[in-house]
Amino acid sequence: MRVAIIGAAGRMGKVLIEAVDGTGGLELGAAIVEPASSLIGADAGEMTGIGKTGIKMSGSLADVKDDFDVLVDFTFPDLTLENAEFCKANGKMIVIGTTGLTDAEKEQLALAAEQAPVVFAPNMSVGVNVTLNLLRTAAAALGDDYDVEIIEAHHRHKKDAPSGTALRMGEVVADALGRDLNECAVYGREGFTGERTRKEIGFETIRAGDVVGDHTVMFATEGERIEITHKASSRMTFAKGAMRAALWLDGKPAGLYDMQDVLGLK
Ligand SMILES: NC(=O)C1=CN([C@@H]2O[C@H](COP(=O)(O)OP(=O)(O)OC[C@H]3O[C@@H](n4cnc5c(N)ncnc54)[C@H](OP(=O)(O)O)[C@@H]3O)[C@@H](O)[C@H]2O)C=CC1
Ligand SMILES: O=C(O)C1=N[C@H](C(=O)O)C[C@H](O)C1
Repeated sequence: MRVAIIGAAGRMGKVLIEAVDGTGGLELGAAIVEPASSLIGADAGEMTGIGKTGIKMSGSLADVKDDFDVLVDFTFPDLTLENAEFCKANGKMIVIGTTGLTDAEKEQLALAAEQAPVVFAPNMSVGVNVTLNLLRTAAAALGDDYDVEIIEAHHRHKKDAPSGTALRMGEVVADALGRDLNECAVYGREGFTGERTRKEIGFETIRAGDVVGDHTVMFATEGERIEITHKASSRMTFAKGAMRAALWLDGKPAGLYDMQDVLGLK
């Protein structure tokens, strides 16, 4: 299967190129960078440090249309939606790791997925996806007696908050507790907030240095608390998950899938 990486010069893009190189059954077909990038024409492998791949970086997805079967997209919401439309129109599969999409943008993506096979997940690591199942079990067993707080930390360059993973964790916990996250989420408290309401789910965000991605969900009541934590120490964990998703998509009908589908965790 030939893979195209868009956002190839980004933090994830570079690691994704390395991951394609190390995955049997996948080969790099194209690498796309920002249209004004000085890297256009440079070898994708040489940019990442894995050596010459023979794939020259392009500034346009349309220009490499015939060079790939599956697009891997870890970029930003507007571009991801454009790319999903492109994949729909051109019979391509797409793996999407981009976070920060609004509900309306997610609906737009779901529409595109009616005509293209799409894996869309805010976190492609096996560890986080197993953690989601642990959270579902913990929340269902602990019930409303335990306050839920979600704390996440990421590097100083991250643009969206809370992280897509933190929000997904909140959705899973809310669902297990019979709540709607849109109604019970409280983001970054400040000032004279009054006492905590029993059913709120709080989110706290840290942005600092080079943190790859830490997530903790705290369940606390009188007398005890449980903290379930996942810490990513390398972006390669996300990239390997994206490769699994690309291989898994081969031959799948159009539809919107997530990493729980890919990993058989549903
Ligand atoms: N699902 C998961 O497992 C994970 C998801 N993510 C998500 O992935 C996304 C990207 O993260 P990260 O790699 O850190 O971000 P970066 O900003 O490092 O990467 C995005 C890249 O896209 C490039 N770009 C901008 N416009 C275009 C264009 N038109 N065509 C091609 N490339 C373009 C940017 O170039 P320039 O900088 O020159 O504008 C940049 O290099 C985020 O939403 C993040 O939350 C991250 C890690 C794991
Ligand atoms: O931007 C990042 O870096 C990450 N983003 C994802 C998110 O928003 O959840 C996943 C990971 O934690 C790294």
